Amino acid sequence: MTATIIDGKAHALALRTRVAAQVATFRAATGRAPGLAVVLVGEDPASAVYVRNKGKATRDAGMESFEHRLPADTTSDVLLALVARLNADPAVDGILVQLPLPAHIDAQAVLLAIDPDKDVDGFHPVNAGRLAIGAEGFVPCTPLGCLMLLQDVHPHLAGLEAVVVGRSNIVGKPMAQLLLQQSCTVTIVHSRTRDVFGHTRQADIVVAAVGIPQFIRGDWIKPGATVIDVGINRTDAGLVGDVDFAAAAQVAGAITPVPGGVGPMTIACLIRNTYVSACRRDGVEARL
Ligand SMILES: NC(=O)C1=CN([C@@H]2O[C@H](COP(=O)(O)OP(=O)(O)OC[C@H]3O[C@@H](n4cnc5c(N)ncnc54)[C@H](OP(=O)(O)O)[C@@H]3O)[C@@H](O)[C@H]2O)C=CC1
Ligand SMILES: Nc1nc(=O)c2c([nH]1)NC[C@@H]1CN(c3ccc(C(=O)N[C@@H](CCC(=O)O)C(=O)O)cc3)C=[N+]21
Repeated sequence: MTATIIDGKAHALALRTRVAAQVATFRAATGRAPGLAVVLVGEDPASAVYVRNKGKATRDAGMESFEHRLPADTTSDVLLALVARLNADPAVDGILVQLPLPAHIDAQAVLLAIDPDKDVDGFHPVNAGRLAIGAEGFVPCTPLGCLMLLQDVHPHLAGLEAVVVGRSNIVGKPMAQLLLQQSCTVTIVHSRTRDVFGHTRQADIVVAAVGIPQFIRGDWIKPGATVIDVGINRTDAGLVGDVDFAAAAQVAGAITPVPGGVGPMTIACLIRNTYVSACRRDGVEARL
């Protein structure tokens, strides 16, 4: 069997185009553009590329991008003061503080300082809690993008066996919450799991968010299963995912590539969340 390749780039472009059309309507109705503030501390080259791409995607959607670049030795107090200013700025609908932050800054304290109703990353504990109880909030962009790709393959997710590999607060845990909300039977495996492939081999859906290049082998996948590869690993061989793509594509029913899979969806979902935030803040209905 050869898997269908899930074209994340095309899905992301379609979502961004839909959002851009709705942003035009929003601007006509309210007389203002939705705004996203992105904060980058330090000069990590990969982070700088992401921030640039986010800014471009924001402007392409007809929204305003406010970019704040701070030196690597910025203190927590200075960063918290900037967050407070962005919380109070009516032109800002979404705030994203690019992670990772330098080690001398308490990242949790910074995430906690962001107004949950501007937290388009969905990283604030209030939004994690809202997701856990099924209340309206912001869902982290990467798992939300993964869910959208999955729903395209499986219009009915209910009852499917899903295994999420990884339990981080920004990918694995919210991914598991979303799949549970869709009535999948969800298993989370992690570095202390005794038999990772014993679990993945049973799964209709495998979401890999491990951070180890090509960790998931072809024979860990059940024939016909759907594989979502969240991994972004820079190696000598270039950008690779957490799945051995060539081998898994021989077994899976559908699989996301890296690059061109989940990554572009993350940015599209950030644009979506920012539009939704602007609608909520102005009391107009979000249409997507
Ligand atoms: N495409 C995108 O938009 C994004 C991609 N990423 C990428 O996704 C990947 C995961 O990111 P993130 O969740 O932040 O990473 P973390 O490092 O925070 O989490 C990795 C998880 O994998 C688990 N793990 C590590 N080793 C093993 C093992 N041998 N067997 C089973 N589980 C293991 C860890 O377990 P434990 O908890 O026990 O340590 C942990 O839960 C990375 O490659 C990252 O670059 C991340 C964000 C966005
Ligand atoms: N506050 C915060 N929010 C984030 O959402 C966040 C973050 N910090 N820190 C870093 C991670 C990582 N992340 C990616 C976004 C897009 C691609 C992406 O577009 N990837 C392209 C390839 C890009 C390339 O070539 O590097 C692709 O997979 O096709 C990847 C990874 C968001 N993150």
